[in-house]
Amino acid sequence: TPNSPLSGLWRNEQDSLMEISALTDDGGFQGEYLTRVTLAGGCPRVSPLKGAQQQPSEVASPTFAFTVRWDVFSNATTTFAGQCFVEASGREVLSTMWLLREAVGSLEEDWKATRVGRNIFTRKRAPGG
Ligand SMILES: O=C1C=CC(=NNc2ccccc2C(=O)O)C=C1
Repeated sequence: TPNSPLSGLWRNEQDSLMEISALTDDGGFQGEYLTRVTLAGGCPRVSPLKGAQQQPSEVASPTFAFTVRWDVFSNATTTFAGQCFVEASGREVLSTMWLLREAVGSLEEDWKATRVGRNIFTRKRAPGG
């Protein structure tokens, strides 16, 4: 929808796919994440995501954050925080950093449970789109 740069289908460098819904009035959104990454060697599955973004009607290049609850078997979640940029070419880019939290067996192992990284999403065009 024109009022929300995040709505639609996105792809990242790992070729995962993310479908974001239309925005609600308070900047909320939900969606589905089809990961190409599997920690436990499982098959790629769709995981739910929920997030919030600044209103594109109020700011250019809105910031956003969302959390993906991965498949229960990996007992992990990843939260992405980032900003939507439109390049001079018109290409839209979601530039994010993420925190991946995996379950560990005890508090003593908590120190190694969270990873951080950067991730870029670009809109996935339908063929000829
Ligand atoms: O079961 C699991 C657990 C973790 C996962 N992390 N994916 C990510 C973490 C950071 C950035 C991109 C991705 C991705 O899947 O594209 C995926 C499936």
